[in-house]
Amino acid sequence: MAASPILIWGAGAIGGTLGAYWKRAGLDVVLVDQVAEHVEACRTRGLAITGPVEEFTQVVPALTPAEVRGTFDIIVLAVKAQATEAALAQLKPHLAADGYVLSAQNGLNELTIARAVGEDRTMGCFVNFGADWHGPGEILFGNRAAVVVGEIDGSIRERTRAMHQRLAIFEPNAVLTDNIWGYLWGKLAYGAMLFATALTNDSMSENFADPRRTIVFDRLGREVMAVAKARGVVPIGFNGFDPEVFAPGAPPEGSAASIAALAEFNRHTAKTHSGIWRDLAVRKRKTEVDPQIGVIATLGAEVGVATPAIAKLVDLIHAIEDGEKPMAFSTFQKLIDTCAST
Ligand SMILES: NC(=O)C1=CN([C@@H]2O[C@H](COP(=O)(O)OP(=O)(O)OC[C@H]3O[C@@H](n4cnc5c(N)ncnc54)[C@H](OP(=O)(O)O)[C@@H]3O)[C@@H](O)[C@H]2O)C=CC1
Ligand SMILES: CC(C)(CO)C(=O)C(=O)O
Repeated sequence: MAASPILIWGAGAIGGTLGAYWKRAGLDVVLVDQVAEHVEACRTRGLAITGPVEEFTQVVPALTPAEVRGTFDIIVLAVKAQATEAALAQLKPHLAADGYVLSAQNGLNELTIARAVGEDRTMGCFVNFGADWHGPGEILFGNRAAVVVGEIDGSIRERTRAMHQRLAIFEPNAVLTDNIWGYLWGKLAYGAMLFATALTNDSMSENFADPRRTIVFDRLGREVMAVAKARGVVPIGFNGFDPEVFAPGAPPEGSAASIAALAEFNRHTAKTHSGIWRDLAVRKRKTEVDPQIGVIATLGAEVGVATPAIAKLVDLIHAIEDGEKPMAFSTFQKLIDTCAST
């Protein structure tokens, strides 16, 4: 057990769910969030976790960033990727000299965190469970899924094992890995597909099950895996996503089976749409597209791998964010056209 409370910086869908489970299990946890009404709800009437996995309400100590005092051994970062740098600037003075930040986010945030606080004060994490923030003190926990922890240098230390045990309180099948980058790149490939599902209002499962869209999911998976392989990453699969079938030269039957498995996996969640869709359709705000997906094109260019489908997808998401294109199949069709012609 850490000597100081664990801070969870960003107490929305992911951070809030984790915090409620940890607090219920007796861990010393403090949530930090910039939404003052949410902070007030969590520390007074409690954080209500709803949905098919489990329903309970848990009071959790919570602060706004301005209220945080002192230093902490463990800070779990769970803001959207585009908020990472600003959150790091706020939390850095509160991180103990021998403490660390754990990224419970999508994308390669560990690179940004390591630049800000140092490689040794950064721990990697991959989360694939589904949750939605519904309002102050209200989170839908839609489905259980993979949770993985590992050091960014591949070592396994006492602190990594201790964090793995904490994560197992939340997800009994949590994995301790020496290849966290393999999981993070796998999620980047799946994440690119999730961005494509957000081009329409159809559910994730409906998207993956539509044969007209298979060409897009196949191409996105292959582009990300080609970049990963060229960068020496050995990607790892999870929850229906099989990286090997998207590897350069792999036959189409394998990727079709993995896309069907993703349709099946997502048929069983109360979180029917991705967080990206929720940002666009419900929250009406910008998505994580640049730090999460745009970065793949940049990393691909560095190793000579072209990523035309990724580039088109980024453009289409920007067009929706800017109100220039609808969330509709006509927008998805533009990506199909790019994949068919390149
Ligand atoms: N939701 C899901 O099912 C999954 C999400 N992820 C990933 O997890 C990460 C977190 O996503 P999610 O939990 O859904 O996001 P949410 O928007 O639900 O939660 C993030 C919270 O952090 C707050 N916040 C933003 N900046 C700061 C700051 N500087 N200091 C304190 N609080 C801040 C946000 O406030 P505000 O709303 O005002 O910005 C919000 O309340 C993302 O990278 C996402 O892609 C991964 C797997 C599944
Ligand atoms: C769909 C999900 C929950 C992964 O399973 C996700 O990562 C997201 O909503 O962005």
